[in-house]
Amino acid sequence: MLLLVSPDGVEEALDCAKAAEHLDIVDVKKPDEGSLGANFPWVIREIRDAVPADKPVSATVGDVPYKPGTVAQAALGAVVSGATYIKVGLYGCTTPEQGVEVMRAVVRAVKDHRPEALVVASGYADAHRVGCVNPLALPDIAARAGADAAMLDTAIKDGTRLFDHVPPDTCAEFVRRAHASGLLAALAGSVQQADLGPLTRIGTDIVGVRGAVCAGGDRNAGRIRPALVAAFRAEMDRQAREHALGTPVAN
Ligand SMILES: O=C[C@H](O)COP(=O)(O)O
Repeated sequence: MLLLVSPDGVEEALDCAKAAEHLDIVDVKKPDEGSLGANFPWVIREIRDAVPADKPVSATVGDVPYKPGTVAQAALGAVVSGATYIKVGLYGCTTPEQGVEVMRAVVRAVKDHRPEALVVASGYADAHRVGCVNPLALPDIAARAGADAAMLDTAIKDGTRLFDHVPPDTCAEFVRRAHASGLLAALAGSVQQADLGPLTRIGTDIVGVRGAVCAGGDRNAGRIRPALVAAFRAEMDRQAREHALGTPVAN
C-alpha cells in the first residue's frame, strides 16, 4: 500500500520532504477550498521543485462541478505545473454518465500532454450528504473514462471517517471492482492508524491522509509533522508484515 500525504502549501511540503523516506506520493491541495480543493499552479510547481525527484507529486483539481470543459482545462493546468497524479473530485456529478463525461475530458486533456500521468477519479464516501454519485459507482466511472485509479474521500470534514460512511466490507467491494477493471484503488477520509488493518486486508493500493499526520490530528489548525508521517508509515509496515504472515493483529 502506498502512502499519499496532502500538504496545503510549500511550507508543509518541505516537512513532507523531511519525511520523504516514509511516504510515496505528495498530494498538493488547498483544504480551505474543499475536501479536494485545488491549489495554485505556482504552488504545484514550487512543491514539485521542493520534494525529491523520485517522489511523485499529485494535485487535486477540486471538488468539481459538472462542467467537462472547465475541469479538463484545470486538469491540464495541474499536469503542466508538474503533477503526475491528477485527482478529480466528482462533487457536482449526480449520475454516473455525468462522471464519465467529466473524466473522459480530463483523461484526454492530461494524457495528450503527458501520457504517463495517472488520472484519479474520486468520489465521496459521504455522497449521501452532498448528493453526488454513489461511492460504488466510481470504479465503473473511472474504467469507462480511461482513468487509472478510483478513489474515495469524505466530502465533509467533520470528524467522521471513511468507515463511518462506507464500512470495510463495502470498501472491499470498491477495491474488488477497481481491480477487476485494472484500476488502482485509493481510499481516504480522516483515516486513522486504527483503520490501517482493514485497509491493508482489503487490498487498498493507496491510502491518503492529512489529519492523521497533522499536529493534534487537526487537518485545519495543525501542521504536518514528519514524526507523525514516520509513525503512520511504521504502522502501515507493521500491518503489511502481519498480513503477509497471515497473522491477524489488533488495530
Ligand atoms: O487525499 C487525502 C486527504 O487529504 C485526506 O485528508 P484527511 O485525512 O484529513 O481526511
